[in-house]
Amino acid sequence: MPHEYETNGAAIYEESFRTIRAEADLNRFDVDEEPVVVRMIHAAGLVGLERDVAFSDGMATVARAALKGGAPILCDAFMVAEGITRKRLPADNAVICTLRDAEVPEMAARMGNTRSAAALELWRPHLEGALVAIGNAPTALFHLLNMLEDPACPRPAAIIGCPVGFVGAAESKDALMQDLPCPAMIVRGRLGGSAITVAAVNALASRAE
Ligand SMILES: C/C1=C2N=C(/C=C3N=C(/C(C)=C4\N[C@@](C)([C@@H]5N=C1[C@](C)(CCC(=O)O)[C@H]5CC(=O)O)[C@@](C)(CC(=O)O)[C@@H]4CCC(=O)O)[C@@](C)(CC(=O)O)[C@@H]\3CCC(=O)O)C(C)(C)[C@@H]/2CCC(=O)O
Repeated sequence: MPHEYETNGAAIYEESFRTIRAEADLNRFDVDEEPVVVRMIHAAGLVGLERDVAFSDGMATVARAALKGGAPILCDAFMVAEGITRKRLPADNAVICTLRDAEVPEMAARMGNTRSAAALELWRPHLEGALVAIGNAPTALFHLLNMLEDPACPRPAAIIGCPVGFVGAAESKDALMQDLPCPAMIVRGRLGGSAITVAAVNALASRAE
């Protein structure tokens, strides 16, 4: 007997979002934040994630406005950059990941840091008013915070800080919310990752669902 299953993509999404809204506790999020958290839960398959999501005041509103105004999206990993649905972007926004630029391995060796962190040095010309999406590398988030300690460093409009893992992830996100060099959003602790981060970007780029 062939297996029977839902084959309509729109129906699958609708049922998923209905399930999430029925099961997750989303009351503390405002209208700009709630669809972002729903999509992050959807990407992770994890109701309960909402407990660890923190937005600084107005972050989602600022990030949406930046995207509408044409802000580039700066990504730490290609997994993040590739996941962004181009047709959702409101202003044909540039999506930039410098991780594989030819000079990055040599820069990393010189800096004594990871390639993920070194690649951010190449963001400087694009950083002013950008939406930053860090979904993989804790060292990238730490390095960005160190860059932004210099008042002469251009300021992004907003930062999605969701690096994942066991070494530096929780600490880099706590440091982001403490420094708060611009509006920011995180998932506290070890949780994070490219899929969750992409989901946040895609939700910020779209109308409410
Ligand atoms: C220590 C690193 C961690 N990577 C994690 C998880 C995942 N990384 C994947 C892949 C394919 C990539 N990770 C790199 C970014 C690579 N990962 C690292 C680094 C060694 C250091 C980063 C850091 O600690 O901040 C980093 C290399 C570097 O020098 O910067 C990647 C560039 C490695 C490579 O392929 O060259 C690559 C990124 C590819 C891209 O551009 O998209 C995984 C898919 C794991 C795998 O391949 O098995 C996975 C994806 C997770 C996600 O959702 O994004 C951690 C867990 C973040 C870990 C850091 C913390 C820890 O606890 O270990």
